[in-house]
Amino acid sequence: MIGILLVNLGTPDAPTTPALRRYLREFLSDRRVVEIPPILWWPILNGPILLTRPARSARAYARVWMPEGSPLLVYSQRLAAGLQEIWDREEPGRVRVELAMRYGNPPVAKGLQRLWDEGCRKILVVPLYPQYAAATTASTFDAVARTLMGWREIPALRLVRDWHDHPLYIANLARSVRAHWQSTGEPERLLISFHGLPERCVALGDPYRAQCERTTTLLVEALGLAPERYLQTFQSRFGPAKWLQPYTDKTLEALGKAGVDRVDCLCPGFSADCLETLDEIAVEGRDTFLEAGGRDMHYIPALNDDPQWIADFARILAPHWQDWDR
Ligand SMILES: C=CC1=C(C)c2cc3[nH]c(cc4nc(cc5[nH]c(cc1n2)c(C)c5CCC(=O)O)C(CCC(=O)O)=C4C)c(C)c3C=C
Ligand SMILES: [Fe+2]
Ligand SMILES: [Fe+2]
Repeated sequence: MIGILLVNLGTPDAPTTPALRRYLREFLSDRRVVEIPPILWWPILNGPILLTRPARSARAYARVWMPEGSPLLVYSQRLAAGLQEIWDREEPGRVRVELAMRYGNPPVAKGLQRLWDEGCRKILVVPLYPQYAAATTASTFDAVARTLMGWREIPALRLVRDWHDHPLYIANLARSVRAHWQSTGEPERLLISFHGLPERCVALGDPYRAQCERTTTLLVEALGLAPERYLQTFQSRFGPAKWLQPYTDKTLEALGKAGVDRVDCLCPGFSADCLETLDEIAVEGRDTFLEAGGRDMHYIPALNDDPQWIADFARILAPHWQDWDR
C-alpha cells in the first residue's frame, strides 16, 4: 500500500492566547522560516513577539474560526477525505491518505506512524503549497526527515515539490474566477496576491517568486486578461526586513485612492482558506480599499474542497505514485 501524506502549514488548536503562543513559538522557531541566527532571534521571539502577538492573533483567528475548527485544518481535512474517497473508488486498496500539519496538530510524526502502521512502505509526501519555498516545502521535508531519524526501518520516500504551472491547477483557478464573475460581474482589476517572503530568501536562490510569477502569467493567459486588468502582489509581511513587492495592502490603498471602483482578490498560493485570506485579505484588505475610496472588493475563495478541484488534484498527484508499486 502507498501512503500519501498531505502536509499543510499548521494552525493553533484554539483561537486563544495560550494556543497562539504555543503555535507561534513552534512556527517562528523554525530556522527555515526565520533565517536570523538564534542568538539574535531568541530574545526577540521570546520578548516582544510572544508577549504581544498571541493575543492579537487570537482575536483575528476568532473572527474566522468555523464550528468544526480552524479553516486551514477543516479545508485540508476535507481535501484529504475527498482524495481518499476518489482513490477508494478508482484504485481500491492501493492508497492510504493522511493529513498532517507542519506545526501543531496533527503532527507529521503521527501521520507517518499511522501510514506505517497501515502497512505503507512507500510514502509520497505532499506539502500543500503550489509554489516552492524553502520556508514551507523544504521545512515540511525537514519534519519528515527528523521523524525518520528516530526509526529503525524507514519507508521509501517521494516528495511533490510544487505544481505552480500544472495545467489542471491553472484551469481550476481560472474556472473559479470565471464562476465568480458570472454571478457578480467583472471588476475593474483582479489582484493576484501571494504570501510574501523576505527578499533575501529570493536573493539566496529561492525559486518562490519566479514560480508565483509563472502562475500569474499562466492564469491571466487562461482568463484572457489584458495587462491593465490585473496586478500581482505579496501579502502577510512579517518583521522589519524588506519583503517581496509590491505589497498587497499598499496596492489596495493605492487602487482605492486612484478611484478604482471594484477590485477582486484571488490568493492562488493558498490551497485552503485561512487567517491570511479570510481575515487579512477579505476583511482587512477590503477595509483598506474601501477607506481609501474604493467602492467594492470581493475575495474569491481558495480552491479548498471544491469537488472538481479535488478530482483534478488527484490527477496532478497520480504520476507521482501510480507507477510505484507496479
Ligand atoms: C503559502 C505559503 C506561505 C509562505 C511562503 C509563508 C512564509 C512565511 N510566513 C511567515 C509568518 C507567518 N505566517 C503566518 C500564517 C500563515 N502563513 C501561511 C503560509 C505561508 N507562509 C499560512 C497558510 C498561514 C495561515 C495559518 C492559519 O492558521 O490560518 C503567521 C501566523 C498568523 C499570525 O499570527 O498573524 C505568521 C507569523 C514567515 C516569517 C514566512 C517566511 C519566511
Ligand atoms: Fe506565513
Ligand atoms: Fe459587489
